[in-house]
Amino acid sequence: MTTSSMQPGRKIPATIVTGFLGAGKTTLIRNLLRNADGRRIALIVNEFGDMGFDGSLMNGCADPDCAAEEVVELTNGCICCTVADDFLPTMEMLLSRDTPPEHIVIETSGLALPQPLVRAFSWPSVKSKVTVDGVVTVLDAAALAEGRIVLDQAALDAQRAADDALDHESPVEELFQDQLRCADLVVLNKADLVSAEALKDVQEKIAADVRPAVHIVASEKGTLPIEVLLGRGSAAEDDMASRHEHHHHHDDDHDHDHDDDHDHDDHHHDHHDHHHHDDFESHVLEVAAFDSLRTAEARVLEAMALKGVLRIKGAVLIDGKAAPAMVQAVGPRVETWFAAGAESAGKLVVIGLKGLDLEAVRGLLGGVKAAA
Ligand SMILES: Nc1nc2c(ncn2[C@@H]2O[C@H](COP(=O)(O)OP(=O)(O)OP(=O)(O)O)[C@@H](O)[C@H]2O)c(=O)[nH]1
Repeated sequence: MTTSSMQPGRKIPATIVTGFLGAGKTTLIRNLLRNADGRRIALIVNEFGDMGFDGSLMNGCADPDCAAEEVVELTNGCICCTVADDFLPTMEMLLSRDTPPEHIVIETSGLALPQPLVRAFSWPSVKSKVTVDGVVTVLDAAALAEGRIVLDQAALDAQRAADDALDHESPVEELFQDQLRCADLVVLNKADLVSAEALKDVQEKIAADVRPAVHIVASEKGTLPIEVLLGRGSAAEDDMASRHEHHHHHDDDHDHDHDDDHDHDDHHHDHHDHHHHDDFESHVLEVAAFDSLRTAEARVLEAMALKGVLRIKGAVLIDGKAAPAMVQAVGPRVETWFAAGAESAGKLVVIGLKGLDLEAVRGLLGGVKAAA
């Protein structure tokens, strides 16, 4: 049926897919779209401070089974910081269509907080027409099993005990917990990379951080039945109190009031200001051709090992090869494959903690920083 979304009084469900850098959000969404079974799904994609790589991967995949009616990329910055400028107009545009989508899927940047985005669904122009169907938080089970995203709890406790200031978690840890706390469904992805015991272990640790009755499901490559991902009917926008997030305050902002005072960051319009994401930085490097795929992989792996580097992705040129090689690096894993027709070959996006050693990254990847 394609008319369900137009029944009077029925709101269009929107699923928010969140999760840390490289957890597998894009992979999960591609799988979902392939199994959409004729549903008209609109996809809104947001990336952190780069050139919208995932959007171009989505569009460029030319997958005949891809069911996305429409892919909209938000490019003004992080979705949770540009709600008013970018996200709401996009939603209004989608909703004003003669045939509005039946379902909306929103992929947030790996560094976005879901809470400000969910709150945006309470804005009058959106609230009457759309409801949050569910917040799906995708986790990298392999990274978690290695203790890469949740800092070692003992180290954290020691650090906290050593100082009475409360604000001691790393930005990565805080984001991670906020993404978990907001979840209606947690997907423990990359299950293929960990043993059953390790998976169970991670699952038990995560269970302490999610709200009651939130399901945690394992997946490989985000392959889950569409019925599991969509149709949860959580109406998260009406339930923000239980999804409370950390206060991401800055030195000049010690406002410890509750949610309602705290979310008006949306009204800062400085394009260079990543608000809660001041702790992270992202660079687009223009890189020269590598002599072989093997060299490219080795260099990227070395760059990933540099302090503060969290994610590298893009497309590079290889001597003697017509097709560019796609590069996807998360933690100690680098994936590469040749992809004819890939856009923006010769560029890598590097995302990491503020202060990462860009010179060292450039040294390894041979990159020249692309003009902004
Ligand atoms: N082994 C394995 N690799 C996976 C799985 N899911 C995703 N990957 C790989 O992990 C990398 C990151 O996947 P993406 O889907 O791009 O992750 P993302 O969360 O969209 O990444 P960002 O947009 O950078 O935050 C890619 O190289 C994927 O192929 C999985 O279940 N198993």
